[in-house]
Amino acid sequence: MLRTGGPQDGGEEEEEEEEEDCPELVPIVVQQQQTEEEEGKPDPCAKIPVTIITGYLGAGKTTLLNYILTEQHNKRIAVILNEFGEGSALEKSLAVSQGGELFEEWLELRNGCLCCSVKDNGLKAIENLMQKKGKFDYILLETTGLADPGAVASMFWVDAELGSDIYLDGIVSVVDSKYGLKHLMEEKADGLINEAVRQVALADIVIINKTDLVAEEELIKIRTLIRVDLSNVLDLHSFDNLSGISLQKKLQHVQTTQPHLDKSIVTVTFEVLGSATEENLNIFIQNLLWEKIVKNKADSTMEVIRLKGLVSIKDKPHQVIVQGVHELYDLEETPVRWEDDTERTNRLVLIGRNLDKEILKHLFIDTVTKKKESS
Ligand SMILES: Nc1nc2c(ncn2[C@@H]2O[C@H](COP(=O)(O)OP(=O)(O)OP(=O)(O)O)[C@@H](O)[C@H]2O)c(=O)[nH]1
Ligand SMILES: [Zn+2]
Repeated sequence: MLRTGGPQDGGEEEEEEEEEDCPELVPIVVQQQQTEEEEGKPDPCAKIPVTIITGYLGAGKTTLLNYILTEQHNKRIAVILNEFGEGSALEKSLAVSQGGELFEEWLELRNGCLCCSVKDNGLKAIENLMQKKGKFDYILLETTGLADPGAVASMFWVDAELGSDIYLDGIVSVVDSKYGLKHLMEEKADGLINEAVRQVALADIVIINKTDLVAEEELIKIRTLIRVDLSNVLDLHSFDNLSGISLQKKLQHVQTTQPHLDKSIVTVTFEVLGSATEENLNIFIQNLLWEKIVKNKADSTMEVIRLKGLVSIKDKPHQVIVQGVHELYDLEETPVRWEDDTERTNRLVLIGRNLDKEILKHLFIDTVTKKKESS
C-alpha cells in the first residue's frame, strides 16, 4: 500500500545507510573489519560466532537478516528466530524468505544456509544447532522486538565458561528512523525498562533504518538521541573489545539496574477461514491503524505497534503478506500459491496495547468476511 518492493529493496537501503551513517554513529567499524578478516581464514576448529540482531518491533531486523542471507553466498549461516510464542506458527512462515520464497523450520536454503526458527528461548535451539555444527559457520540470532538483548546475550557468556563452541561476536541493533524516536523517548511506568533504549544501549553497532521515510532533520534528531543513549547509559565503548569480561560487566550493570519488562504490550493472533476483498481488508486495517476507532471492552483504544499477517485476497491466486508498523502498512503478494480454495485462510498477528482477541477476530469477520459475501 504505502510502500512497494520486497525485502531485498529494504536490505539494499540498509546497507547504504550502514555505510553512510554508521561510522558517525558508533566507533565500531574497526572491530567489524577485524571480525571480517578473522572470518576470511577458514579454521575447522574455530568457534562459531553468533551475532544478535535486535531492535524494536518492526524496526527491520528480518529485512536485515534476509539481506545478509542473500548476500553471503559463500557462508553457511544458521538463523535462529527468537520469536513470540503465541504467534510462532505464523512468525515462522513469515520470518525468513529468500529469493521471494518462504522457508519454514529446518530447511536447507539454496545457498546453503540453515534456517532454524524457535519459539522458545534460544538455548535449546543453540544446543540443537551445535549438533549440526559441521553444517554452518555462522549463527544469526534475531530477537523479538520486545527482547532484552542482555538476557539473550548473557546465555553466551554463561555458556562460554562451560567451554562452549559458540561465542558472541556482537549485538547489532536496528532502529526505525520513523518511529525510533517515539520508542526511545517513551516514558515507562515506574520501574519498567524501555526496551528500545536497552537495545540501543547494548548494541555494538546501530543501524538506522528506513531513512527513506523521514526528512533529514528527523534523522539528525534520532542520530543525536542514539549517541546520547550510547554514551550516557553505560559507558559502553570505554571497555568495549567484545571480550567476555567486558560484555559481562555491561550485562551485570544493566540487569541490576533495570529488572522489569513491560507487560502492557500483548500479542494477539487469530485465524479466519476464507478470502477477503482487498477493499474490506484495507477498511479493517485502517480503522485500526489510522482511524483508531477500535476499542476494547474497557473502552480503551487498541494501539497496534506491529501487525503481520498472511491473508487470502479474493481472486488473487497467491498468498498475500500484510506488514504493519504503527500506522504504516502494506500488502505484498508472495510467490506462494494457494493450492486449492479449501485451504484459503487469513492469519493475523497483532502486537500492541489494549488488544482484545475476540473483538478483533469478530471485527475481522464482520468487516472482511461478511461484507465480502454481500458484495
Ligand atoms: N520504507 C521502508 N520500509 C522498510 C525498510 N526496511 C524494512 N521495512 C519494512 O518494515 C516492516 C518491518 O520490517 P521487518 O524486517 O519485518 O521488521 P522486524 O524488526 O523483523 O519486525 P519484528 O520481528 O516484527 O519486530 C516491513 O514492512 C518492511 O518491509 C526500509 O528501509 N524502508
Ligand atoms: Zn522480524
